[in-house]
Amino acid sequence: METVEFERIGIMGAGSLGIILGAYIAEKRQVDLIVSSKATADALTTNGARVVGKVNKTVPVHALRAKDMEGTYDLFLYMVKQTANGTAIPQMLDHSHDNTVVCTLQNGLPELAVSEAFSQDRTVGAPVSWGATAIEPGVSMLTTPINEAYFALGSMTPRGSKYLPNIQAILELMCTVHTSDNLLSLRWSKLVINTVMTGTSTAIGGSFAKVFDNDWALKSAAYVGRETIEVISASGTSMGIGELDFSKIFSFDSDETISKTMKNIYNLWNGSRQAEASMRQDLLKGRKCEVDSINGIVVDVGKKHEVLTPMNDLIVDIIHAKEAGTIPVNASCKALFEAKIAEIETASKVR
Ligand SMILES: NC(=O)C1=CN([C@@H]2O[C@H](COP(=O)(O)OP(=O)(O)OC[C@H]3O[C@@H](n4cnc5c(N)ncnc54)[C@H](OP(=O)(O)O)[C@@H]3O)[C@@H](O)[C@H]2O)C=CC1
Ligand SMILES: CC(C)(CO)C(=O)C(=O)O
Repeated sequence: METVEFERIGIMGAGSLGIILGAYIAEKRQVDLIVSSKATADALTTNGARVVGKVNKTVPVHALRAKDMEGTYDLFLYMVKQTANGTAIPQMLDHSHDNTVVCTLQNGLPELAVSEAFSQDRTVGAPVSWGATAIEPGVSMLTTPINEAYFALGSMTPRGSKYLPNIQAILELMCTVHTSDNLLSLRWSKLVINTVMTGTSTAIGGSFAKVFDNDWALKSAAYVGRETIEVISASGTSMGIGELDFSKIFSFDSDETISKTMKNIYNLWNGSRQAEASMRQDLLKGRKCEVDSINGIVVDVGKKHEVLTPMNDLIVDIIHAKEAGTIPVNASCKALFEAKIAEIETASKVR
């Protein structure tokens, strides 16, 4: 199969994730870390990319602001929040040539916006399994053990698959990469993780640990997952045969089976219990977050296919209220979750 080499690589967005991936790549080859603010560019240039948490390393890097980019890049590893797509995608386009490829590592279904600018053949997706928390400009905490971290990689079209081997080799400078010819299935699998863990922990106002340490929160997370699976199934998306059978994990219909699902959630993600979800990190900084691209997608697709999504609806409403400042960011909203659980259980007779 024809493969494509990438000489000039830019990490577009060197925040929580980009600092860490940038540090691993820069140890071995050329990569530019592209950010928005002067403070971040200066910190990275002066101190290097600093990784703390599950791994400790500091690596000298070449960093710059997006507005200072020159020439064109062969590959962008795209790690800006979807809320900044309106600025960042045109900036990448201004520094692209006809064969530039964008690999988006964002959450949600981000290929839609990227491919509108770059074409489907030149858009590749790599959902990220690991968590990271920005500590200060240039410093990020890896919250997933490195031996559990992986990327899932796929192209939007069969023609785009020629880019995968070399992108895989670049991402493998950090950790395992699983490839698949069903990117949509990879995306929805990651959306299950995000709706369950990112959405629930952000809505209850804490790290992943707060979900594991409260039965009502863990139960809410189980309902979020079941709704997400029902929406995926109604939309006709095949989940493929991955390592984790989410359809099985999140299907329950009795007290006994929901307890199993709750235990599974704990066993799967307790290793990342210190993770502060990326949406929560935005709320803590007083920013809007990606909820409309995460739990909001489940709500929208659910409406289209007439699947009820009461727990995802609640999470979207709470997170929007936290963005607007009408609910404090750290509030647990326990009473709202308990009322929703009671409502769902009355309706479905799950007790
Ligand atoms: N954090 C996590 O644990 C995970 C996050 N994700 C996803 O990855 C994506 C990135 O998340 P995360 O790393 O947390 O995000 P952060 O908010 O921590 O970092 C975003 C980075 O993008 C930079 N940026 C903003 N606008 C531009 C622009 N126009 N041009 C160039 N750079 C820009 C910011 O620069 P500056 O620093 O100067 O403001 C910052 O460095 C999101 O879609 C998220 O959902 C996926 C898995 C895990
Ligand atoms: C769940 C996690 C931490 C990745 O595993 C993530 O994607 C996020 O918080 O946005």
